[in-house]
Amino acid sequence: MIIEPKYKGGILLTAHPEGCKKLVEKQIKYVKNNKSYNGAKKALIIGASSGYGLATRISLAFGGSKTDTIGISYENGPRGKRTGTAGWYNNIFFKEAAEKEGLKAKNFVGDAFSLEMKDEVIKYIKEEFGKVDLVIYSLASGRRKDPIDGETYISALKSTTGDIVGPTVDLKNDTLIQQTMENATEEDIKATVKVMGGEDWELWIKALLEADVLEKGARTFAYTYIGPKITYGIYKDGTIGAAKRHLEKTAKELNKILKEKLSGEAAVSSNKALVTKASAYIPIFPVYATLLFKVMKEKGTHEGCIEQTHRLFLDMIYGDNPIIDKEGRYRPDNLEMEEDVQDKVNELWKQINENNFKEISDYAGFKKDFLQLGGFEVEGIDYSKDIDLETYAKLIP
Ligand SMILES: NC(=O)c1ccc[n+]([C@@H]2O[C@H](COP(=O)([O-])OP(=O)(O)OC[C@H]3O[C@@H](n4cnc5c(N)ncnc54)[C@H](O)[C@@H]3O)[C@@H](O)[C@H]2O)c1
Repeated sequence: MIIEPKYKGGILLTAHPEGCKKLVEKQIKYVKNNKSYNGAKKALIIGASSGYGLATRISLAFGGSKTDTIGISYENGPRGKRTGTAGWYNNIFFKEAAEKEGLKAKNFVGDAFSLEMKDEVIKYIKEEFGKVDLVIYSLASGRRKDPIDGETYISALKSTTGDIVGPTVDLKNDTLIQQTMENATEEDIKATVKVMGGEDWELWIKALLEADVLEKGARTFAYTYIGPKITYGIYKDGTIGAAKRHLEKTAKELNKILKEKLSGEAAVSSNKALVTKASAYIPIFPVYATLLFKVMKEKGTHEGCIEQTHRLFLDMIYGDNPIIDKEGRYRPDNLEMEEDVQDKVNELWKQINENNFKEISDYAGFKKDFLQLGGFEVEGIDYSKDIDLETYAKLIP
């Protein structure tokens, strides 16, 4: 079958296995050609199949530490005419490359929020993998079934300060349109905190501690976004911001526990705004990203997932130059937050309209990143070639 990108709003519905493979290889090549660090021996990455989680796994395994990894994700393989998700293929190709170098790379595909998944992973660590010295929490999800009360919570990307009208990109028609981010109800806020807050991270760390599968000195990090003032309405002061505040509170609590029990550490890392499956879906956010990319590319400070994540581990988590703010958050987003960068973004934000957005923003770069989430627009791939999905369906992640 010929696989083409199909998308609805900010969601990509198809994935190209050969393109995904090439992009995983590209990330591996980037870290191999970069400076290395002495990092974790054995890591568990929750949300490992795309975006920041995948970049984390690649940096750890191929960036000099030769870390054995367990990756958890929620993805689908090809079935009938459905191509399967990009993360499904990323899992397969990461594992293939890691095993070629003699590393352990185990994939668990299923619901990380469930108690069953926690039990399965712990059993595997005990019986085959060995104690873990790093746990990364990089989940982004729209829903969560709470394993304790059995209720399913649906997160909402809404404002808490009244309806917000702003520009966004229509990726299908390559136009700039106006979008409204609605004001949240109390229910929306509660549900978003349930899904994207720290509750599940805490359940994971407590379960791992109780099962005695964390190494002495074990560290855990969860990813967050803070962003500049211009995005506060849609992010920091929105439902997602409420969830991230809960995540930060959880980090402080987990830090106390890990310090006391294992001389370990728990913290959040505030990462740069990038195009991922999760962020492309946030209303209005894409326009901020297109302007940010333009300014950072011109300044020469733009980073993608792998560059940002590798720097986080190399310089900060396992390096001598950590940037940690007064709240104890790691700040690899320092380059995004530079004053001159934000001044220019603000200036462009005032000017942007449907006639000039392709010139004054990096819309082309943003769209390419978006299509590459599904393995499209990758150099060297012949997209007119027939892909036999049956062959890919036989591969086990
Ligand atoms: N993209 C950005 O601009 C940005 C910036 C800063 C921080 N972050 C944060 O980084 C983290 C990761 O986000 P991302 O942007 O890399 O998103 P992503 O969509 O690329 O990755 C999300 C991961 O979570 C997994 N997942 C989702 N639901 C699951 C479930 N029920 N069980 C198991 N796995 C599940 C997916 O399979 C995938 O591996 C999030 O906390 C996000 O807020 C993102």
